[in-house]
This record gives sequence, structure tokens and C-alpha cells, in this order.
Amino acid sequence: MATSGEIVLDVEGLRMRYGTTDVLHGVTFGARQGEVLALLGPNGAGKTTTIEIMEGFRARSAGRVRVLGTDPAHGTEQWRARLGVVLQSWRDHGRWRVRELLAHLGTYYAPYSTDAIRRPWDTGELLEAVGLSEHADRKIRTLSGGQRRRLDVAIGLVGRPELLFLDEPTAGFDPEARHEFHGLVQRLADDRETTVLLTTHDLDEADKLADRILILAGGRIVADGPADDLARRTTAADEVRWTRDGRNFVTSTPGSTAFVRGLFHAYGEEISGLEVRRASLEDTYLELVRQGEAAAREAKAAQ
Ligand SMILES: Nc1ncnc2c1ncn2[C@@H]1O[C@H](COP(=O)(O)OP(=O)(O)OP(=O)(O)O)[C@@H](O)[C@H]1O
Repeated sequence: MATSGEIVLDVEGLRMRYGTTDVLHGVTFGARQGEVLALLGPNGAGKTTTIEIMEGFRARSAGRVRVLGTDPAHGTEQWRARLGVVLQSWRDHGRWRVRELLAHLGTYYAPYSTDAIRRPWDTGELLEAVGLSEHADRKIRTLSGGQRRRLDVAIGLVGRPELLFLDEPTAGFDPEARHEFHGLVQRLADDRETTVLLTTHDLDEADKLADRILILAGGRIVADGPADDLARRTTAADEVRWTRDGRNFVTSTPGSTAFVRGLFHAYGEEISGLEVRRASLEDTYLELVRQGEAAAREAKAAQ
């Protein structure tokens, strides 16, 4: 959607082995500045591993990885200051107050301020952006789970990152907090500068936020594209329901628009109660994961 063209993430043939277990077999994908990518995949697929390698927190077994033009295995402090990381949860500093902690962490980013990107993010504005203004003077250990998660997000943003990694950012959010968080990511994406890579198990969230969806299954990226394009790649069909002469009909078709046109052409005014249910991202996701895992099993058996 909002891209300026510069390649921010470049991953090719990434492999990761823990002991004797290969988790990533050859992961390849890229991202351009301003894109929002959602990395989906079943539990244990290797999403966190992939993100940790890109963050420079984990050494890879093989493959090429460039993040903001740098190999994360050799990232400098200056490089790290351009990244934002939201981990599973910030457990330390329970006695600190929210505002104090953000102001304190912000000081680490001040030396990396540039004319183009003023660092850190002003504490008051950041609290407002993540919806924590009214809790700014509370001690961290007194925050609810959802408020703590907002703080995690604020910590990831305090250095005004060019690339933001969000690992399951809305786990534990209530619907309102989730809605507000989605607005925040969309605002970040709208500025055309921040690239976002998030992992989630919430397919509606991925559909809503991401320009591109990546599905990791069987150790590989088995799908990479906008949600609508992925739906077209699978056999998942749309469901069309209608009523004619008092009888209910239902059919599955991959081309619902053409089908409905034909239906009206044939029966016109006789048709009522028309409903079209598009193949959902969930249908597509389940189908692609099944195919990806089956291919990995076959490859293993063939070895
Ligand atoms: N430090 C480690 N040592 C050994 N195995 C590990 C280690 N970290 C992760 N694994 C294994 O690697 C696989 C991928 O784990 P990872 O956490 O990357 O998956 P994930 O896709 O993020 O899963 P989830 O959706 O459950 O968070 C899992 O089978 C996990 O048990």
C-alpha cells in the first residue's frame, strides 16, 4: 500500500537447525519501506525464530539475511537503534512508573536522532498514541495485562523505529484495545516510513492490517501476497445462497460474480434472499498450511 520502494528486509534461503531438528528449511521473502507484513503459521512453525534472527538475537544456521541493509549477525548499536522490537512481555521494572520508564528508555535513542527522524518519540505523544496517557503515573506492576501490552508496544516505538517487529502484539487485548491498536499500526503505516512485520494467530487482524501475508509452514514460506491474491491461489470456493419459487438453493463456486450474473440473467426478478460468502482467509490459510506441511513430510520421507 504505502511503499517508497527501498528494500528494508531481504531474506534468502534462511535455514535454522536446533540440535538435530531443522525448523527453517529455506525461508525467502523481502519487504519494502512502508509495507505491513503479517507472518502467519501454526504453533512451532518458526515465526519467533525467524523474527529473532532478523532482530540479531539469534544466530542462523545458514542463508542470507539483510535488515536495513545490514547482516543482523553483525549489527551495530546504530543499526539496532533503527529497529523497534515488541517482545512477548516486559516483566522487569515493576516499580517504575509508566512515564518514567518510557522517558528513561528514550534517552538511549537520543544519540541516534537525525534531521529526518527525531529520536526519541516525545513521551507525552507516545503515551497518547498507545492509549496510556491516563495511566502514565501508575507503577508498571499495577497495570492490567492489556495495559502492560500497550506499554510493550510503546517500548518498541520509543526510538521511532524504521522497522518494527511485533510478535503477537494483541494477545490478551480486549476488543477495544485491539481496535485502538489496529488504528495505531495503520497510522504508522500511513506515514510511509515505518515498515512493520507482525506475527499473529488472528487471521482477521492479519487481513485488516497487512499489505502482504506470509504463511510459514513446513519450514518454508508457502504463500506470500495480499490476502485477496492468496484466496485466488487455493481451491477454496465462494458460497452462494438464494431463494426461487419458495425454494432455497446453495452452491459453491470459485467465480461467484459470474455465477450471480448468470443467475439473474436466467431468472431475474424470481431471485430473492441472495447471499454470497467469499472464501475467507481462514479457508485459504488452512488449505495452504495443509499443503505446506504435506510437502515437507514428503520431502523428509524422500530423503
Ligand atoms: N532455543 C531453542 N532450542 C531448541 N528448540 C527450539 C528453541 N527455540 C524454539 N525451538 C523449537 O523451534 C520450533 C519453532 O519455534 P518458534 O518459537 O520459532 O515457533 P513459532 O512459530 O513462533 O510458534 P508459536 O506460534 O507457538 O509462537 C519449535 O518446535 C520450538 O520447539
